[in-house]
Amino acid sequence: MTTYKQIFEKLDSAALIPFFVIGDPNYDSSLKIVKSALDAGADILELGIPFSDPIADGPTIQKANIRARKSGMTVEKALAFIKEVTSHKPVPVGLLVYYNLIYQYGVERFMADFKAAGGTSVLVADVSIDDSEEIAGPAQKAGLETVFMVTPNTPDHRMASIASKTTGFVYTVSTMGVTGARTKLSDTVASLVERIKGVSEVPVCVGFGISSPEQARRVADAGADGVIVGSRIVQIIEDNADSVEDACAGVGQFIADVKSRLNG
Ligand SMILES: O=P(O)(O)OC[C@@H](O)[C@@H](O)c1c[nH]c2ccccc12
Repeated sequence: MTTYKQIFEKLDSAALIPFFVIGDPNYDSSLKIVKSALDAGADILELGIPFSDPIADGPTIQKANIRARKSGMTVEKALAFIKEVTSHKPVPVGLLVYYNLIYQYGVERFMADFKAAGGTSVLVADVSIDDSEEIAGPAQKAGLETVFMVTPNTPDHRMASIASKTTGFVYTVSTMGVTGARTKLSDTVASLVERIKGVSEVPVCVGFGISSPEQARRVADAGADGVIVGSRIVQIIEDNADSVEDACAGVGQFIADVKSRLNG
């Protein structure tokens, strides 16, 4: 397994972390698309298991969840998918999941099976830090890293407590609201990263609303260790629904563009 720390230490710039809904638009196409992102230079993957009620997600990712579920994705198939990805390339995989799915599966069993598939960390979108033990305990027992979220309205004392429970990276939500591409990056990103860095040594990755190479670069310049891009990439998949080759090319080109802006 490759850990986040190994990646962050190796890179001169911020890590590029694309997000995909597993099985969007179907298992085989999704696998090809994710592989093309890796081949184009993605450093870490954030993969989401499709869910019927993704409450933290805006329309673009909601639609991806619907496509993937329609094609027959299940938790078991998602785990098989992760195993295929990590066998293609030893890349850290952070999972994005809603609690109901892992509760149904059995939390401890899920963590063990995700780890066996080559997984690195689990972020449960709808479990707050107050209930974090339900996740952190079983995750650490399975040998997984923990990722928790902070938002622009998280007070300092809470930020320190969130960071202390985090072993992987703090997921910094750049702006209030749901996931979705935005034309303007929130002005508060830099101060938010600075606030977390002030209370903890744990790596900081920023997501929500980052949709262009330029925005990614600004987040990196603000001191982030990683930049997470979801909806912008998921939109490329939707726009190329007729051709998986075009979707792979489009996603690969976007990843390469962001990478070169981060490096140059
Ligand atoms: O889509 P955006 O705005 O680029 O944001 C990243 C986001 O997609 C990804 O990290 C994510 C998808 N679903 C989530 C639910 C909660 C937290 C984070 C996520």
